[in-house]
Amino acid sequence: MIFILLIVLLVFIVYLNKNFYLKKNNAKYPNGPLVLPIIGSLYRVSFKTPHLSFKNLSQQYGKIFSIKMGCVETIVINDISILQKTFRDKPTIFQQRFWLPSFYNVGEYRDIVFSNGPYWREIKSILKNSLTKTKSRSMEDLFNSECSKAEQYIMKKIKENNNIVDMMKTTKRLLLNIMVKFLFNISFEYDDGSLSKEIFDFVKSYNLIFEYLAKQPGDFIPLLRPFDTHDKIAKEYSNLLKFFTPFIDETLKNIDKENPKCFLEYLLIEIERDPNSMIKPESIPHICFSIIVAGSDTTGTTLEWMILYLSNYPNIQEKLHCEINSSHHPTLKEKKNYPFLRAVINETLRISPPAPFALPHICSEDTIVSFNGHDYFFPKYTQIIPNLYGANRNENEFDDPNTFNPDRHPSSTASHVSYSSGPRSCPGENMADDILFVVSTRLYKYFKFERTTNQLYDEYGVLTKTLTPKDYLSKVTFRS
Ligand code: HEM
Repeated sequence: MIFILLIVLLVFIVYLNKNFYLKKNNAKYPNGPLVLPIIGSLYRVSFKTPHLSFKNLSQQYGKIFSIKMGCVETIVINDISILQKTFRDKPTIFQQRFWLPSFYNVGEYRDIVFSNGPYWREIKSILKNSLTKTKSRSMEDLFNSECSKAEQYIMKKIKENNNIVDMMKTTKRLLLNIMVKFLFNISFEYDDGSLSKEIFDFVKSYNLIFEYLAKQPGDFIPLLRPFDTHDKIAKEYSNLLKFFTPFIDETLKNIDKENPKCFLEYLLIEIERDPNSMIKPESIPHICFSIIVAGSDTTGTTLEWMILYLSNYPNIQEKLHCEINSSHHPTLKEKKNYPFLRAVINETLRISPPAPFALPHICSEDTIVSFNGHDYFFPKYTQIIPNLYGANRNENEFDDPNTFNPDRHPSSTASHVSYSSGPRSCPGENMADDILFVVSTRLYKYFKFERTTNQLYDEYGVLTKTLTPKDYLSKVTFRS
């Protein structure tokens, strides 16, 4: 009897392992680890560091491999060229978001990040238009004024705390302020302003939502759905939306239709102008939330990583300081005159992409992806994970990929895919690059950042909402 059961189980396991038999024309379903009943190949994925698991699996199974995550058929892409070719050459097939059941609780698919179809196209195009290069450039004043507030805060902390400053907290706050100003034209003070409690509650709910989202076993294993806590996500999310209500009301009252001063005014004008618009007033808080989430933590984390690497490698920090330390302050128009700063930004984004595996896409039709003489079969409804971390650290593409080395970027071409690729790629890329440029030209001109210990700061980080450094403090000195 046991023998028969074992045979049945074995047959079942072979049946589950698509890579043994699934083909279309001559294209083969990508290889991957053994699939077990119920859990699939989840036994090969660390939930704390999935990006590292994917990277290790790609060394075993190739740049494109398959992995069944519980009940979800998944293909992971771990190479810059394959990723760009796949997402750009077949834009319509790969542009939809893969929906895990828990995603609905954040935005009800009315935001930008998780929505799909014509609604997503409409809102993404409005955001992109409001962020065209020229408009983003006109935000230079906004970035400079928020940055000068951050500098005053750093100076205050230098005096109060004997030069020891929590730069992680400071950059988080700076980016939250920039994004709120961009969305609502509202500015926050750093210390004890009347809005501090609201911001504190907002950040608390926002962190909790992401903690809960990471712990929904039913997303992958339907048998475990009773252990999901969607109600907690929904409750925190509705708390969080309250943060936006006063700003939205204020903007509605003072809207200047001829001369929109912030994204929300621009959005309201666009909706009113188009009688067929699919965006309803109830969707506005969801849209605002997704832009804040997508824009602030990613860009803030990149600044945190940059300070960490430049504290670990003081020679690189000095070389950067020399490039930007002139009496004339660099402006965005002069970006190309600062190749080393751009190389430092690109290298930081390459080695520590804030969104290490972006967000899942879905393959919406059976299709074949050809690369380097191999044809890979991507079946309809497969989840597609772009492993940006693995692609950016690919040994075949970069010498010594785990070492922070800005000199590897000799030209202005960005050699990383940290903003992903194709129609679903980051619409905030230019804005983020401009913020990183403006903030860095100021921080590394006026301040010197050092470690508070003799040991190098940890360069692996932890995965929370983004791939972020482990907490560190900085010794900050004002360069007179
Ligand atoms: C260093 C900074 C940033 C990085 C590394 C980054 C990276 C990314 C990545 C990897 C995605 C997912 C792409 C995909 O699914 O394939 C994304 C999506 C997105 N990002 Fe960014 N981002 C950054 C800054 C920003 C900023 C400043 C904004 C604000 C305007 C923004 C707005 C968005 C939005 C709205 C999406 C969703 C796009 C969609 O689903 O179609 N991001 N970003």
